[in-house]
Amino acid sequence: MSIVEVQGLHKRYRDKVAVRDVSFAVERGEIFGILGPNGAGKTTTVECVEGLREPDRGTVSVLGLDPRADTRALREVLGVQLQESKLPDRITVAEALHLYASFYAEPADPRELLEVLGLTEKRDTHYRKLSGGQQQRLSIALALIGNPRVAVLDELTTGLDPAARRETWELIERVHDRGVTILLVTHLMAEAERLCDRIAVIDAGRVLAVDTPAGLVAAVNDEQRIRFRPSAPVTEAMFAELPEVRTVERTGGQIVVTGSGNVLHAVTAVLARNQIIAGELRVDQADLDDAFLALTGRALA
Ligand SMILES: Nc1ncnc2c1ncn2[C@@H]1O[C@H](COP(=O)(O)OP(=O)(O)OP(=O)(O)O)[C@@H](O)[C@H]1O
Repeated sequence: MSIVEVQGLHKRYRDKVAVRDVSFAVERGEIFGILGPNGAGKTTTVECVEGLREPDRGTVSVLGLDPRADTRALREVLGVQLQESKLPDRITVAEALHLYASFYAEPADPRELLEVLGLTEKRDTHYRKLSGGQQQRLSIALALIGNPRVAVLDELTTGLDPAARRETWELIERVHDRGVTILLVTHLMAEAERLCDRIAVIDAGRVLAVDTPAGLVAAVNDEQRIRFRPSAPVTEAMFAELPEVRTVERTGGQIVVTGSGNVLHAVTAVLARNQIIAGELRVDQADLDDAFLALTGRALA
């Protein structure tokens, strides 16, 4: 059984359709990403998973529970990190954790969570005195205090500087290593690529593809571009006959070869056989940005 199953989900706000026929399944132990631009319908989708919104059509199940009907049971298995969650200014880190722990039948040990999240030294600090990264870590701790089997993390690194963002990513990996299945909402390509086992690409309320990051890239473009400056003259014909090669171009002193599969190995083998050194060798491959562009017709800002 999948941990989270969303089938034919549809949600509109007045005359605005936010989510159109969205389906996906999150398997046990995955970090599953929902990737899309602002307004794509990501938050609406996970709010339906959390039972905070009622779908107009479609079904949602979390560990076999209906989020709208089984709210109590859902709270024990699903941890929610709300987008830009704000706490009272004067609550301390430890107080917030103990307060949230009191909502659950079998909460996690707050001390252990503080340790895992690197907040032990901040346990007596008021919420407003925490840095953005520390506040974010606390909100993750609060999502995990109920010992959930699944955690929903929505735009958790938005507004963080690059160092705090990387720290948060490491943290998510640590949480994941503890066996928590994670549903991660993001509009950041790098975040999805780094963390997610599989990604649902969503745009204008629709799921355009669900695959691993590598699978998404391979589906749109397997082409590689190799550039180098040969140490001795080469002819285009040397490469043109290789089955992996699609095009060979010469621009000034530089040779540019495009192709797929093991094209890099094929080209460097020819160069080695001719005792030519490839100076300034560079290989460009399609990445998730290219995949997103191909799927949606535009770049993710
Ligand atoms: N409560 C609401 N009332 C009316 N329209 C809404 C409401 N919430 C969201 N919308 C609209 O529905 C669409 C999807 O919004 P949603 O917040 O689900 O997208 P998102 O992908 O999470 O974007 P963001 O990252 O900006 O939160 C947007 O066009 C948004 O303006």
